[in-house]
Amino acid sequence: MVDSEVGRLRTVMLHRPGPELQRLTPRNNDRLLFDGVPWVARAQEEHDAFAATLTDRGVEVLYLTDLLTETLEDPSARAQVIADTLDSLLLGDTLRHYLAGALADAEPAELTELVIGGIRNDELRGGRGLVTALMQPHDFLIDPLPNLLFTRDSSVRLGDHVAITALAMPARARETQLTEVIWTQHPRLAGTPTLHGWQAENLEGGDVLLLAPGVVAVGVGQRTTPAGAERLARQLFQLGLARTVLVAPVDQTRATMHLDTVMTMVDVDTVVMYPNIADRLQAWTVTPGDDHTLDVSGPEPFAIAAARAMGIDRLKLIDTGTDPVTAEREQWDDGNNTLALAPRVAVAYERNIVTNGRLEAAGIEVIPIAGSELGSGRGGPRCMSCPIERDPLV
Ligand SMILES: NC(=[NH2+])NCCC[C@H](N)C(=O)O
Repeated sequence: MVDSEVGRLRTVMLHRPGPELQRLTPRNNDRLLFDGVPWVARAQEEHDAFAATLTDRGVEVLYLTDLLTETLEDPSARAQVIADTLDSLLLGDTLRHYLAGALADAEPAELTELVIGGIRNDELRGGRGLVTALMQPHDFLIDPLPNLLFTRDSSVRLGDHVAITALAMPARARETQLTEVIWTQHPRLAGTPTLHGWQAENLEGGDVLLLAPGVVAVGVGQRTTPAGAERLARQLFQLGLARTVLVAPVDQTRATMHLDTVMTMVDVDTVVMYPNIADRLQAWTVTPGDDHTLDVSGPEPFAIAAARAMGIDRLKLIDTGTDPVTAEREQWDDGNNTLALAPRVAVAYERNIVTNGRLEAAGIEVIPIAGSELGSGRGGPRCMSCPIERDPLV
């Protein structure tokens, strides 16, 4: 159960970057949404240190690959994952038929590695035909999933439910087929009621912010579409998981791909927000209308709409500096993308010295982590973690 962004974090799902990162080259990194070619061993060290920071604070860390491998012990889960993975229009029947057999023969751990790490044309041991002859040796038959690292995007816990999201970029679309099978078929997580789903309108977890129990903010921009936000709002109301949804348009740029690139929560009534947008972030307020309709009002300044919906006098914004250049550099390096372990305790990338200094001056305990390599995927502590259990705020 997760009803806020700040209740004491008990259990989290992480993904330790693996062979899929080794696939990045200067030729494919843009398409695969990385801003460079990371040093994989160092990225793993940084990630291990991040995980250790969490376990030292009493947080249980579950790894996505372990959960997936355990799920794939079950034949129906295996069949589903194989069918979803091979449902690409690039493969053709000859190759699809061969790969279906090869994947069916793989042990669960091997299958996990193949569906996450991908398969290149020159790695194939059979199934050769027109398609493989005409594709380049280095072309992927199954794309690797380097952005699985950002587990917040591919599923979001909302109360006792979980939203399986629908990722907008083709390079990430397959991720939620895997989170769906984990949340619905893993022995420990099965039975968690789900909403949304990967076939639905685009919605990414980085855009979903649980401002307070019953109040959910959704960013709409490069990733989450207006229609994705509308479907989520309707479902949250029907299931009694929210009474107000605030929809905030964010600039459609790489730097601000998700709401959590410009704002995260560090206390029950406090956010750290990118100063260059603090004055112009707007929100539409959505509440349930009669007969499954939605009442929509706005737009108005985000902080005002949020305070009203949350039932507080004022949403506190931590001022992270007035120098727009430093603010822009630190926003790019995920300075605003913090992960709260409890009210006023947040994990942040160590490199964002000014932002972290301001957080500390505002009474927030900052737990710094290294992210020189992890950061090349453009995601911080909040993007890299999918909270599974937090202590409730109410
Ligand atoms: N919640 C986030 N801000 N996630 C960051 C995702 C970064 C990833 N490379 C992408 O472009 O999709």
